[in-house]
Amino acid sequence: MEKDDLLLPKDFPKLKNDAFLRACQGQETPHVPVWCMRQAGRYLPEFREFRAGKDFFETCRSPAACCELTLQPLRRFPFDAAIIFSDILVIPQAMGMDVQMVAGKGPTFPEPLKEPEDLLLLQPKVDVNKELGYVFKAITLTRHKLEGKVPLIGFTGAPWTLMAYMIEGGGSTTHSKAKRWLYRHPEASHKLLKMLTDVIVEYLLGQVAAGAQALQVFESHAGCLGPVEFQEFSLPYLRDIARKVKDQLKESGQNVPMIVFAKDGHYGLEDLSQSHYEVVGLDWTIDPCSARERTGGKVSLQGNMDPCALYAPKERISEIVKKMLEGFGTRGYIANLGHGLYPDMDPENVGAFVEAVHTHSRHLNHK
Ligand SMILES: Cc1c2[nH]c(c1CCC(=O)O)Cc1[nH]c(c(CCC(=O)O)c1C)Cc1[nH]c(c(CCC(=O)O)c1C)Cc1[nH]c(c(C)c1CCC(=O)O)C2
Repeated sequence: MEKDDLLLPKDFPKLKNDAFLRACQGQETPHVPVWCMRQAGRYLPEFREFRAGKDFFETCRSPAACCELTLQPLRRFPFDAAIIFSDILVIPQAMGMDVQMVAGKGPTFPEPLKEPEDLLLLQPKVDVNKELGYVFKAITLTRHKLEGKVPLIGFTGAPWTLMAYMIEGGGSTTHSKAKRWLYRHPEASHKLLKMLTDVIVEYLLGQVAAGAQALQVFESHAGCLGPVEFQEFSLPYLRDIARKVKDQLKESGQNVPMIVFAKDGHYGLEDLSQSHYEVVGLDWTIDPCSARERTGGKVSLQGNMDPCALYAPKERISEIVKKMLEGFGTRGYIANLGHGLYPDMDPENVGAFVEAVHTHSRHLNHK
């Protein structure tokens, strides 16, 4: 056994930069904190080199590899938070489904769920420590190795997004197979969403016990639902997750900020701002000022520069960031992209984005 495997989730190094955690709680910060979705990813040559020839989910199962990949972007850029390298699809795996990462195609389930009877094939009670303990170990190790530089974010996929993958068997433009279940098998859909919610709650609590200092819930497929379906099949479960996680944490006197990111779900913005999450993440299709108005100062906001703006020259990135900061204001705000970084993006421009957030927000704070 390696020495690192013996690290326990206690005696973590003291946190040096708490700007991200303070912004989650709506408190003042010297600068606007910034991180990027998919900051550990293929746009970094060192990431491609490290991942070369290794299976994606094997990598996810190695705490040392996850730790290294999480730390890579922080060696280059002064991000204000780290997000643990893992994937949302480890949950369907823990429930007994086979998931492969196929190069050029993305995640693939050889045997997706087809009909409600298939729910019987899923593990009815998942022991998260046994099935997902490797993620917890990765979090504990990374929290130690971060040396208190910035806080560590844990994450999960939301029930509807995971359900969509489990039925589609991979990426999809229409999500028509998964949506077919919502219209044709609403009861079985709720049963599956409930099963996922139960695992997710335990999984997030395990991440906090292991050392996660904030939690993000990715509802990446909110956009293919309409407002009515969102109200029935997404929102109640998102609320349940936050409420249950918070209730449990409160019992042990802990307070860990939670972020909900429902991509393309702007119709749900008012509801999302009243769903027990401290932070609502936004994609780039919402204007900062109207997002503030619609959430009425109830929550902190995170987002939302179009990732493709990183293809612009650095001066233009700086202007776009300045406008975004003026729109959101510098309080209760975490700068990020409206979705993840793409593999062909130039790391230098990511650096320019981070620098522009820090510089312009310090300036705005002193006006
Ligand atoms: C939908 C989703 C997935 N995974 C995730 C989501 C939700 C966020 C979103 O909406 O994008 C979440 C995720 N996946 C990954 C992270 C790590 C942390 C980080 O953001 O840096 C996070 C937070 C690593 C990863 N997960 C994946 C990569 C790239 C593949 C690789 O490293 O080989 C990374 C860095 C693979 C993955 N995993 C998934 C997809 C669609 C892909 C891309 C497949 C492709 O483009 O070929 C499922």
